[in-house]
Amino acid sequence: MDFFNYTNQTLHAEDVALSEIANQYGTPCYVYSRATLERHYKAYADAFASHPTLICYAVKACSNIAILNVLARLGSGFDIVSVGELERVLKAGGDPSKVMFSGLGKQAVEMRRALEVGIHCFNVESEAELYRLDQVAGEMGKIAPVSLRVNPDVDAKTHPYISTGLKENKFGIDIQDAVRIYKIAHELPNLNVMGVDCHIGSQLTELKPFLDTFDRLIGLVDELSAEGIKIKHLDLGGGLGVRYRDEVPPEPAEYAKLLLDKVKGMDFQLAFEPGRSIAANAGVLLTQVEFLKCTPHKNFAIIDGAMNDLIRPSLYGAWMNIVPVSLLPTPEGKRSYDLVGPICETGDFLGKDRELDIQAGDLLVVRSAGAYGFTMASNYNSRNRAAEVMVDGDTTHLIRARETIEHQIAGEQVLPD
Ligand SMILES: Cc1ncc(COP(=O)(O)O)c(C=O)c1O
Ligand SMILES: N[C@@H](CCCC[NH3+])C(=O)O
Repeated sequence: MDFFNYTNQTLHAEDVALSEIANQYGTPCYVYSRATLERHYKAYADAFASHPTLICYAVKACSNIAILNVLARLGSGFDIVSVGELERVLKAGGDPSKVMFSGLGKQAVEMRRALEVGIHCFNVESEAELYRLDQVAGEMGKIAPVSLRVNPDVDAKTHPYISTGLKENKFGIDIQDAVRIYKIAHELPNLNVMGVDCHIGSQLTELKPFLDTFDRLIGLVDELSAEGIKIKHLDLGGGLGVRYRDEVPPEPAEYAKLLLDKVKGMDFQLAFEPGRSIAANAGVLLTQVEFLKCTPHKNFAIIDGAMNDLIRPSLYGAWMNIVPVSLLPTPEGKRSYDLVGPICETGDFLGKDRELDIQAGDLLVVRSAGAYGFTMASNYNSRNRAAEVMVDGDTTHLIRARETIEHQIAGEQVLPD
């Protein structure tokens, strides 16, 4: 079931026409569907209901506090990679005892705050980080719960920029070296070894790499057990892909079916850190055509959304589906367009060679933009970041006001005379 549908030739988010949202809040604008977010979270929670499982939504995918709050109300935990994301989770009413702290460069100040609020676990990515965490915890008179993020050397078969589980990647601890480092963690006085963690990459469209990873990690869990180190949870990270074009990624239920078969009789908790599979298809970027520029070589639709709003096409060459809000024919007729933003970069495009029947002033929607959309937005060319709107049935909520130039320059200062 999709909550973005055409009714009366006009694309709606749940029960609200996107044209109404553009009128009320302007463009470019991110629009999220609450029902979709909830459905995606529940797909995980229901699929793994028969085994103790902690679903920690990866905040980096879409970190607006309204999004986090919707998920927190369903009981979601959160995977964070910075103290900024932690503060967002707390502000959104998230439960710190369900927070996993990932990331390979945690600062002492970030560790301190996470210990202060009592997070579930630190996913530690190097030996040096273990020593820092032990020291910070010791200074605070606390015991830090830790997992090691293990790099299992499994090919996630995804874009090289978002593949993270190969031994040449910067992430995690080489599985060959893991037992040695676990023993150190076990000996350090201010650490409590809780689990094994991994995250092999993003936008995976097959289950096999996850299952291979699980098998390797179970081998490690057994080795650790022989050393007297008992694991309480096994965190398989995020990474389940979504459909942008014609991919057929597995559903959480298929993932669960295969994994739950494997964990039968095992007494540790499972954990996951899904980002994209919860947020991507719950959001769209709404943008308006400023001008059409048709030349003998190429037709351009110059739109008010740009690479600073949504960088995935420019950064990864990602293909994102772009559709008109209105299906009514225009005097221009159907043509092939490159959809380009106003930024001074040739790489500033959201789509290329798209057959569309559009005219200046029309609204377009970039589908599947809820994950790694707004969170990767910037102020390049001093553009204000877009507004964010959440639709809930027939109601809209402005969950982040469009930035203003005052927001942008707050904190800047000219030199004194
Ligand atoms: C450590 C970690 N966990 C979870 C995620 C979320 O991944 P995804 O959005 O592919 O589910 C990421 C991003 O790839 C990550 O780096
Ligand atoms: N930002 C990436 C995914 C990286 C995931 C972060 N670990 C994307 O848009 O596809």
